[in-house]
Amino acid sequence: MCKTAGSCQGCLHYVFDYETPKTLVIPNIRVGCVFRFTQLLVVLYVVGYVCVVQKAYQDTDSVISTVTTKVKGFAFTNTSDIGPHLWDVAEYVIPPQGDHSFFVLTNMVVTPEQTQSRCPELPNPSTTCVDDCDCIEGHSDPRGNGIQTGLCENYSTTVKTCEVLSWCPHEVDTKLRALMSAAENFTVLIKNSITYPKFNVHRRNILPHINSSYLKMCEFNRTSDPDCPIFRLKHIVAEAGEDFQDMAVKGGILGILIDWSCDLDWWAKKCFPKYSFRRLDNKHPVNNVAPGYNFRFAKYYKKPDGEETRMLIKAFGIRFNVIVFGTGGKFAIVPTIVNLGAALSFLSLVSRNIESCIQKRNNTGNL
Ligand SMILES: Nc1ncnc2c1ncn2[C@@H]1O[C@H](COP(=O)(O)OP(=O)(O)OP(=O)(O)O)[C@@H](O)[C@H]1O
Repeated sequence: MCKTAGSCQGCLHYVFDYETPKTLVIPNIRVGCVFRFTQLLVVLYVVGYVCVVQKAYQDTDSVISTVTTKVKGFAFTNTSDIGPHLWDVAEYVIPPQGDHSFFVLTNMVVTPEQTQSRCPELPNPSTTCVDDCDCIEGHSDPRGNGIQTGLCENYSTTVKTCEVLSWCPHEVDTKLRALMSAAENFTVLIKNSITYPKFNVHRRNILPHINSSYLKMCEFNRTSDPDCPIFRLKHIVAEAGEDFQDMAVKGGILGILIDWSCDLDWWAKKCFPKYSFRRLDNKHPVNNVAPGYNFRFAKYYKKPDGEETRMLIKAFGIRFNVIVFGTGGKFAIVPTIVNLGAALSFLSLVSRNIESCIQKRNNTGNL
């Protein structure tokens, strides 16, 4: 009975007793210096890192963006396959409609005058044969050129291969050199519009001071003309640390990065895009197997006798990917209060920690 009454009283004290911290004045220069120094560190952290670097007083939003591109320039080639040929944008940009990713043809293997017929396969260990028994009618190898007819035919005077039903003659891509070396002087206009929906802020990379006559003659240069949205391809590749002619042979993927990280507060500087360039299909320095980027397409036409003929093009080139990213930040009261509260609690922690240190030292001294 007594026990229960005692514990009830204990509970009442626990709930209703008022507690207040006791202020302790320690007249000690060393302790005072440590206290002020730690306070200074906390203030520097809050002002320097939290406010200036992290801008923790801001609310943030991610960028939403749209990109269109337009390439211009001409190249002239004179090869045994297609003879003298002038290339303009309608031919070397594939597909012609430029969005955030566009491909510029820099090299090709052309196989003209292909018709649907029967011809011997290109020689390799799986296609060479001695007689018809080595070839299976109806068999097709995805790595080959067509469907076997079951016959073994002369590929050359010394080699026999299985005959296939396919587009003949077959493509031979052995020696490659950058055919369209003039592509390095092509230029690309990048139009990029962005929005920060939370703040209802809209911007574009064609800045307000740019007019049409300036756009007709400008070219991006990091130091002399950083606002111009027209880029020379050679310049892009060079800034990515690559050699254009080298990359043009086998192709590759290049990233055009547009950084729209912006401080949208009125006292901050204006919000401009920052361009940078990097190769995205990283070359392996030692094991450089299957390098670059290529694909095939064909141009179809009919001969006067009505036979369907095509020119097969194995296209090598550089695909440019425009990647837009960034975060916008603007002053907001909620993150400001939250971070200010955290900073103040840090300051109170400093004095508490010093107090408990001193108490521990005193206790050990007493012992
Ligand atoms: N790749 C590029 N290199 C250099 N200038 C370019 C390029 N693309 C566009 N321009 C120029 O930038 C300006 C704006 O291009 P936009 O495509 O909006 O207009 P356009 O009149 O349809 O261009 P155009 O008919 O000359 O292709 C034009 O003066 C255009 O000639």
